[in-house]
Amino acid sequence: MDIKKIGYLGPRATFTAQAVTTLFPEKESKPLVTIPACIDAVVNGEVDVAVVPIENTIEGSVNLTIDYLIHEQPLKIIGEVIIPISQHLMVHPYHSSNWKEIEGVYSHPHAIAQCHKFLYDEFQHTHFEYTTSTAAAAKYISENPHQKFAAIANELAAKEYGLSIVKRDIHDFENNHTRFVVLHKNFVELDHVVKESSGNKTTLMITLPSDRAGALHQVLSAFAWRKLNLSKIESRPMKTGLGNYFFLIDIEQRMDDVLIPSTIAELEALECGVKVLGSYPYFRI
Ligand SMILES: O=C(O)C(=O)C[C@]1(C(=O)O)C=C[C@@H](O)C=C1
Repeated sequence: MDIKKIGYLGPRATFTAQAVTTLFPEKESKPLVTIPACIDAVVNGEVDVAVVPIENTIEGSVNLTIDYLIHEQPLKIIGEVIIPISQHLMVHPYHSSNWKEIEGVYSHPHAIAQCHKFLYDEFQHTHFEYTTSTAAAAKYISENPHQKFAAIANELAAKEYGLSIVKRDIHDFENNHTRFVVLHKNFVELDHVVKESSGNKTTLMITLPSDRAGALHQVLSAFAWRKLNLSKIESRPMKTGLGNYFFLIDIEQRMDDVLIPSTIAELEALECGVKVLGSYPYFRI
């Protein structure tokens, strides 16, 4: 499948932009303001695919991505890229000598959450402002040099927006990675990527029959006795009433002719709803 244009959570120099250049270094890309805008841009044909964050080691799922895909625009996952995340504190060069006196910290909610301990220890009396991305925070700080504010963002953003990094690697846990998904209208093969894939996954959305004792146990058994290795299971609200949840399950292999189709048939026989969200290669950087 020929990808010409990629939409991503912008502005320039977000972590999502890094994910895009890692996987598609030579493709044209378009920064968009929010995750829903990236997904809508694929639906409207403005871009061929979107790359958006879906999960972080420290903070967990990016709920906006999951919910928008499930409830609003059912795009397919055609690939995944996992990149290391280093969060840095940066200020306008005017404030690099007195950065400890900053009065506000701007960043994406996920980035602020990844640095929670650091912020609690160092800036307990500072207020936090959420932005649409880490790079949006860096851009805001560069455009407001007289305010004593800092941004949490990556090295690329510091360069792009002319900020000084005053404290490096402020994320609370060392092993910090984010998974990004590549979304397309259809189930298509992701080819012409520069990296060798690290493996394959299939993602299913499963709903349980209501009020059935042991239903989740039965679902998991269907995978277990076929020795299908699951790399993730997560529940999210259906948004239809308290206690109504769906499950997202990642299987560590591609859709095949036998094992996954027979699991789906077994789950449907148990009156579960099953939807395939994608079967795709992943790339660990
Ligand atoms: O703000 C960015 O730079 C993003 O790409 C978004 C995002 C996220 O939503 O999790 C991506 C990676 C980091 O975990 C922090 C923020």
